[in-house]
Amino acid sequence: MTATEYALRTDGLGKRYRRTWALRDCSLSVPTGRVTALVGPNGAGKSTFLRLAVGLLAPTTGSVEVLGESPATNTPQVLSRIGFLAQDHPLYKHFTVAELLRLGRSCNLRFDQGLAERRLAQLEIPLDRKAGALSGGQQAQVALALALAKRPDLLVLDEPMASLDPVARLEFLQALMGAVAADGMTVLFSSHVVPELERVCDHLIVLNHSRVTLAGDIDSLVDEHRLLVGPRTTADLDRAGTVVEATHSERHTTLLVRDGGLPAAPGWQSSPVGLEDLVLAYLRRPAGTEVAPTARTEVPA
Ligand SMILES: Nc1ncnc2c1ncn2[C@@H]1O[C@H](COP(=O)(O)OP(=O)(O)OP(=O)(O)O)[C@@H](O)[C@H]1O
Repeated sequence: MTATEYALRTDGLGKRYRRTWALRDCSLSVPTGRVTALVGPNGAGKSTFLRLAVGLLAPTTGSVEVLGESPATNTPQVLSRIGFLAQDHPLYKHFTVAELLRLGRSCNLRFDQGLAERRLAQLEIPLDRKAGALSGGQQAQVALALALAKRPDLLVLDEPMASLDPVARLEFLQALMGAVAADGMTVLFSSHVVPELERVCDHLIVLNHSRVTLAGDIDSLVDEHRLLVGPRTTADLDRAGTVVEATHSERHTTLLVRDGGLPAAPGWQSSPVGLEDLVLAYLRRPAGTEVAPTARTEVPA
């Protein structure tokens, strides 16, 4: 991959807070011009990863490169190309929306005030209203309008929809996707909610227990995995690929496998797996278990 093909690249990236590793051995690339979802349970290390990516934290190990430079250099040139929306989209609650726009313009090299005003007018959010008097969904939209007005090349959002109801979530996602389609920027956002991701993302990173357990293009990842159902077994199976997860009922064994064909043993059937089931299987894996391909596969009991 060349420097222009990825917006963000990490190599052996790790962050430790005292004795707690929040992120370990993270080596991956986020492709340019795509929407990447960062998924993981509470405490998986998502915020840590995003804060390292925008230069708000310094790595304990390894390196991170954003748009060809280290975000830790904090030069105005790099920072003006990165938009960051922190968890719970913090705004100065005593400022009116108009004052927030003025602040955005004075702090950013290339701030498109007209763009922000047009977005807010479409959403019927009054400029003279104090941020603290807006609903949670409106505050999220104001924060998004401020971030988009920077016209960033990379927009990083930390659980932007966590506090929004389903209607506000949909409006937020539509606003985001509209902006991506218009500007072609790279978006990286963290989320707990897997079902929404397939509609809006083309790339996925799964973090669990402070480590990356799955990363890649969503279409390829879905294609590479299969659900195999056959007679109950805990024996080794030929051609079953790498078992990500095995579940057993009284009579059947169900395997979620990566890069695997049907086992040679009789009575097995193969079917595609949906993105949500795929992600959940990786999230259910215990800490310290790597998914490494093998030709002959032991089926966990
Ligand atoms: N400032 C800090 N000091 C000490 N430990 C921290 C600090 N920030 C995060 N951690 C720890 O690092 C780990 C990862 O936290 P992080 O906030 O990155 O997870 P997360 O995936 O964003 O979680 P959530 O979904 O709950 O926001 C957790 O164990 C957390 O307790």
